[in-house]
Amino acid sequence: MRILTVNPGSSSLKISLLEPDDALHTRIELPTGGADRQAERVLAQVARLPRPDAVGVRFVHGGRDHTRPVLIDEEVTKRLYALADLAPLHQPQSLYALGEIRRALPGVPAVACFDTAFHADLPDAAATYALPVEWRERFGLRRYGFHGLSHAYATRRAAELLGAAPSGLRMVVCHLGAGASLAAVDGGRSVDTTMGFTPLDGLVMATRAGAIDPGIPLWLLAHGVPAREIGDVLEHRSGLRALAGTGDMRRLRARAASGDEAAEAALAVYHHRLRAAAAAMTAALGGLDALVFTGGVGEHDPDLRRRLVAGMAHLGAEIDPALNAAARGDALISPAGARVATIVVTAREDLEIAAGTRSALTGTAAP
Ligand SMILES: Nc1ncnc2c1ncn2[C@@H]1O[C@H](COP(=O)(O)OP(=O)(O)O)[C@@H](O)[C@H]1O
Ligand SMILES: CC(=O)OP(=O)(O)O
Ligand SMILES: [Mg+2]
Repeated sequence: MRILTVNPGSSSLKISLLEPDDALHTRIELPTGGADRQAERVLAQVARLPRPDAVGVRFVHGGRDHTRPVLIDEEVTKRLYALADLAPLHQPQSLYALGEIRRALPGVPAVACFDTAFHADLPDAAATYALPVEWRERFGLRRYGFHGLSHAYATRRAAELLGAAPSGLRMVVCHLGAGASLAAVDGGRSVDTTMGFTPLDGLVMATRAGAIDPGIPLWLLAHGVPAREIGDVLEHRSGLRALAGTGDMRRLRARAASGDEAAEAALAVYHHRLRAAAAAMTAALGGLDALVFTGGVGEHDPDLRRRLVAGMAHLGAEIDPALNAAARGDALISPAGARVATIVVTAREDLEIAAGTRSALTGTAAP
């Protein structure tokens, strides 16, 4: 089956057309953020590409109902709308893209593939919030975890590069893009992750603060800051953007290199949290065989990789500076014989979406 994949991220819209053998026919990437007109034009363009047999759309949140890819019918669409406010940077964009694609490609079946699916079997101890059971049941409060399409692909690909089966490996997968999360993956299964009920939790991100004391929004509410403003700040005006004026890691790097102190300080905060979270993931695994970097920042920022690996030296992580600097595409960057293998994997959520789409339509299990 030829599959069109649609991946709306918080800073980009990525579209791929994949041939039946997964060869990439076309790839379109568009920065997002108030550029709906442009998104509309790009999405309309897909009508001029060779007609796909199916469309796969990334939805970050599947809620309680969806833990595997699902053919989108009216019923499913309703449920996806109901989940929109759980991921305001993503879910509305996915629904918008779905609508435009349906208009451009009438009659082509569409499948929703979920970030949350990879984490659906988190152990109870990792998934459970210590909150009243009435709340947990009524509102579905639990750790869902996100970036699962990327974590799943990176897990498989890293094992492949190591010539090992995922079943024998304890990995920490670092998906570092505009949004960022870590997954502790034991034998191919997610056993802990830094994002929670929503994609606001965990690491410092481009425009999100990551984990903060839940007392902060409560205190702000009590002091007259409207809920809407709190939400807007936490989604759009926090993270690296709040600390240094830009959420774009490339720009931040350039500023830090030219001596900008706010940029340096922002990177220090980012790294502090990243290192602590990586250690927490390792603790959940009881040890570490492989550290995997993926996502726009993870793939392209050798200094960030060097700093995190240095922070994990006590666990046996080591980096080969030449391999790290030269890494393009998928690469092993630890020295031969290192106790922990460190690997860079190009994020291919499109391949994961295509596999999920085919499996939903043919009733076979996804890889
Ligand atoms: N060479 C680079 N060095 C550092 N960061 C980079 C580089 N290239 C891209 N990035 C960063 O990757 C991020 C985008 O990652 P991506 O995974 O595409 O995001 P998303 O899918 O969340 O929209 C941006 O912050 C961008 O600055
Ligand atoms: C879940 C999430 O934050 O995704 P992205 O990194 O694509 O914005
Ligand atoms: Mg992304």
